[in-house]
Amino acid sequence: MATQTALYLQQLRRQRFPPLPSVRDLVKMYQLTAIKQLSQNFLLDQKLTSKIAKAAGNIENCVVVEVGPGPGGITRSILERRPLKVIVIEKDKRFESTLRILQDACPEKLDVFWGDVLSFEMSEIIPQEHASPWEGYLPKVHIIGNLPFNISTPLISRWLSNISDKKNAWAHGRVPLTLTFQKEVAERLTADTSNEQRSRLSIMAQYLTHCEIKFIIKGSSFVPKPDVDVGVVKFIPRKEPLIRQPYKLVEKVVKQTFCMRGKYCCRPVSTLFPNIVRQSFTKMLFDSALVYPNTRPYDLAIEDFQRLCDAYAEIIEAYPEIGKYEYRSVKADTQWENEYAAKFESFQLPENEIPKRASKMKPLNVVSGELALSCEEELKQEALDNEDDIYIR
Ligand SMILES: C[S@@+](CC[C@H](N)C(=O)[O-])C[C@H]1O[C@@H](n2cnc3c(N)ncnc32)[C@H](O)[C@@H]1O
Repeated sequence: MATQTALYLQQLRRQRFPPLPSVRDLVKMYQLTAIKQLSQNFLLDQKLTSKIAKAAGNIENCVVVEVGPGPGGITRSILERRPLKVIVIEKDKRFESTLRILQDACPEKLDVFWGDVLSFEMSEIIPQEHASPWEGYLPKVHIIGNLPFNISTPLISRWLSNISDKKNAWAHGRVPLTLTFQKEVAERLTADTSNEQRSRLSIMAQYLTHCEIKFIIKGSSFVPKPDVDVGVVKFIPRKEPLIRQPYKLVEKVVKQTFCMRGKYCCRPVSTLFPNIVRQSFTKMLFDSALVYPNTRPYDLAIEDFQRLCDAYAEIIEAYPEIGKYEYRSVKADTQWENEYAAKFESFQLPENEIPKRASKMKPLNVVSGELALSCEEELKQEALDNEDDIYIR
C-alpha cells in the first residue's frame, strides 16, 4: 500500500493541476468501506461531481467550503473550477490520506478541518476579507456538499436559522449554498403553494432564500446505492426575508400550522393558544391577519404566513403568557393553566382593538371581516385530540 501511495504522489507531482487522481482509484486504494451511521453514499462519477460543482455557479477565485468531502470526488471537481481556496469539513478521519493526496496535488489550495459540521463555526475559517455587506453583491464564498442524509434536515434548519441571524458563514454576507438532499426533501424545500409536498420546510427555506432544484441524481449513481434519488438544491439568501419576525417565532407559527396538514388552517393554527382561550385568541389572530381560516395549510402563501406571524407577534406582546404556551399535550395545557389561567378566566376579546392587516400585497387568501363562521364551528365541533393526528414534516 505504501509503495502504491508513493507511486501516486510521484505521478501527481509530475502532473500540473489538473488532473487529479481518479476517485474510483482512491477508493480502491484505501479500500474504504461506507459507514452507514455517517450516511456515506459516495459519488464517484466525475460527470456528476462536475455537474454539482457547476451548479454552484462561477466559483473561480472564490472560497468554497465543502461539507463531508469523503474520498474527495466533489472536492476534485471543485478544484478543477479554479477556486481561490477549498475548505473541507469532514468527520471521518479515514479520509485523511485520500484528502492529503489532493492537498499535495494542489499545494495551498485545500484546507482540511476535522469535526462535526452540525456544530462547526464556519465564520472562523472563512477569511474576513471575503465578506460582503448583506445588501450588496454576493460574497465570493460558496458552500457545497453532498450531505449525509441523516443530518441534512437538521443541518439546513440550523443554517436557515443562521441565515436569519446573519451568523456562522452568513456573518460574511449572503453566502449561497449548493447541497444535495433526498429527492423528497428537495421537493419539500422548493414546493410552491398547492403542491402536495408543501410543508414547514418549504416556508422556512423560501421566506429566507431563493431556492430551486438544479437537477436530480439517480440513487444508482451512488456507491453504495441508497434507496432514494437525490435532488441538488441551490439556495441564495434573500436580501430581505419575506417574513420580518424572529426565526423562532416564525418557526413556531409555521410548525403549528402544518401540524394537521389535512385540516383547515384555523384548526392547527389554534394550537398556538392554550385550550381555555383557544377560540377567542384564534379568532383574534385570524381577524387581525386577514387570512382565510378555511384554507388548507399547504395552500397558504408566504404572505399569509407573514401576516399570521405579525398578528401572533402582536398578541404575545400584549399577552406574554400566551407566548409561553407550547402545544404538546394535555399535560402542557395543565401546566400552563396552573401558572396563568387565573388571568384569563373571564377573558373577553377586546373590542375594536384588533388591527386588521389590510395588506398592500392583497394576497389571494384574504377575506375581509370576521373569522369565517365555519371555522368557529369547526373549532367548536372538533375537540382537539392532541398529538394523535399530529405529524411534523
Ligand atoms: C454522502 S457522503 C458524501 C461523500 C463525498 N462528498 C461524495 O460525494 O462522494 C457524506 C460525507 O459526509 C461525512 N459526514 C457525515 N456526517 C458528518 C458530520 N456530522 N460532519 C462532517 N462530515 C460528516 C461522511 O463521513 C461522508 O464523507
